[in-house]
Amino acid sequence: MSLHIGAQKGEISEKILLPGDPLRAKWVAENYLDGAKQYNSIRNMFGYTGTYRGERISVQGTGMGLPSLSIYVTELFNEHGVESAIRIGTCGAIQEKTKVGDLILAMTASTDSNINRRFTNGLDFAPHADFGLLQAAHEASKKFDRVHVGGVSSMDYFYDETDANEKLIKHGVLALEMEASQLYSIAARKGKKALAVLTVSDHVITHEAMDADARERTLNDMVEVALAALSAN
Ligand SMILES: O=P(O)(O)O[C@H]1O[C@H](CO)[C@@H](O)[C@H]1O
Ligand SMILES: O=c1cc[nH]c(=O)[nH]1
Repeated sequence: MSLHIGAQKGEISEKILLPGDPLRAKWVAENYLDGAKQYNSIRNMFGYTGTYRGERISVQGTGMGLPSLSIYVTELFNEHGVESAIRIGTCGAIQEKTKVGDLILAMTASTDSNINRRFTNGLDFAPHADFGLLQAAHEASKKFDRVHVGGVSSMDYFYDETDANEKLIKHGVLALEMEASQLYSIAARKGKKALAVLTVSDHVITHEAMDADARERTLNDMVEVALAALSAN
């Protein structure tokens, strides 16, 4: 058991899915994992382990924002033996070509947060996905029409009132979310594998948003791709 995760030794698989929303963790456990057992309810940040096609897989909520994710991911890597972690999250598109309902495989995750510079003495570090997980996710996503592989940016602000988006659009960043950069950075420091598979839930520039049907269908696609990538690695 660690400070924020009430699992006993061995209760968490070395392969894990990481949604921001703890209720998405519950939904994944109920719909994708056989024999899922809940191992965490501290702060209602639910975590479960079950089997997917015969293999043990866990799913753990991480909360919103880089600091919250960093707490859960650090404990999972340091104290619960996790080796491969895939974030399954929503994001807001910022390019014309990224549409609501699309899937994004985040090859890199920039950030406006200062959180990494504490570890690098101010140097820039380029947080990136594990190539094996990315390749497997790309393979698994080929059956879906609208998939992008590229950079996202993990932002401190959800309601950003600055001109940051314009600069990110110019650099080809596909979408905004709030955690992947920290997942990739912690994984790099600890020699673990990480990836973020994201569903575009809204468009930050056009304000288009997903309806309930689309949300369910595309969240299913995202989970299917992430589970296939975890199984292959
Ligand atoms: O859907 P999740 O995984 O929570 O991810 C996105 O949604 C939240 C904001 O609404 C942030 O956590 C952002 O990264
Ligand atoms: O962080 C996020 C997540 C979804 N949509 C956004 O605009 N931002």
